[in-house]
Amino acid sequence: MSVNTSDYVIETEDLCLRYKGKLALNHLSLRLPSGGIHAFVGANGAGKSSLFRVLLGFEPAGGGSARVLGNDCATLTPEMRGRIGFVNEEHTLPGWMRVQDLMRMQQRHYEGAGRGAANLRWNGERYDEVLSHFNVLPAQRVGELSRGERAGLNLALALAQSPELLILDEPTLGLDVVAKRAFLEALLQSSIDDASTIVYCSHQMDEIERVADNLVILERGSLRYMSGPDDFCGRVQLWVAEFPFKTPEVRKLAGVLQVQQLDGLTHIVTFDQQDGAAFEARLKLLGARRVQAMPLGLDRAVNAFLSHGHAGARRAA
Ligand SMILES: Nc1ncnc2c1ncn2[C@@H]1O[C@H](COP(=O)(O)OP(=O)(O)OP(=O)(O)O)[C@@H](O)[C@H]1O
Repeated sequence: MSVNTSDYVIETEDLCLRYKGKLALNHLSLRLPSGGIHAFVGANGAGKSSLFRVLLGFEPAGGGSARVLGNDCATLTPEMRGRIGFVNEEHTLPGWMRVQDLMRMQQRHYEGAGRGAANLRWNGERYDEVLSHFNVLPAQRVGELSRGERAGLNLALALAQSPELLILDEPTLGLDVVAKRAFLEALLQSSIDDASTIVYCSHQMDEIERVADNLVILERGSLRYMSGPDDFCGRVQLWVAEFPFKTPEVRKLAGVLQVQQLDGLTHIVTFDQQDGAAFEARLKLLGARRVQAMPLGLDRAVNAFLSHGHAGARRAA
């Protein structure tokens, strides 16, 4: 049996993936420590799902390396795969099967595999607990379930595998607020109780703000930023300035991510503007009558960060 020698649950080095001339992963180097909930964000097409496909061994890397739980993703054995749970937005489960039969089939698979592999263990209590948040009857066919119920079943099946690593690709897409809350609670509980590492991608910052320990921002297939969400928000700041005459060109000032005109005021979002007093003085020198600094929530902070990248890409094109 292979031994996990890495301290990182996921480790990529110069990872590339190309689809018909399109670079989905661009020399991506990333190290995720084990434990906690890691949220991946990025614009559409940033490479989040592509990365997950390589990590799960569904797609071979076009260059560089990718390791998961200390093992090369290109050569994952069934036992290694059994240590990784995966939930995607489509919740692809066999529609013709009854919920109870699907559960028993998965349980048998895990208990059977567990005879040869001490790491695999079916957690029936967790399955019941997660599914209790959703109105699913054991005798129902999977195809009859609502989208949210299917998401709950998929999560219950994934968490009952007690995976060391759980990868979720936009799992809450289309869920109502109640189902979403139940889903996130189950995730948090599993991260605490099972010490699972959860890797999660979403465009919904309110969820990430609630559950994530680590924020990973991808941009055009590369790692753009990684830290705790609070640290990230602490580095992004909003400045509201009133320019009584013509608004000067502030976009080019160092650290400026985004400039917007709202209700006659200039909203400037900056990143890593260490010397706030100097920045304020600069704005005043440029003609600002009043300047006010304020913190930003994760949603607006990430939005400004990503739109800065978009603008840079457009300029480069
Ligand atoms: N099968 C494919 N064939 C060709 N191009 C692909 C394929 N799958 C993905 N791509 C391209 O690779 C890039 C990365 O796609 P990916 O699905 O990984 O992005 P994403 O970050 O998950 O996006 P989203 O947030 O929109 O789901 C995109 O430019 C996409 O068009």
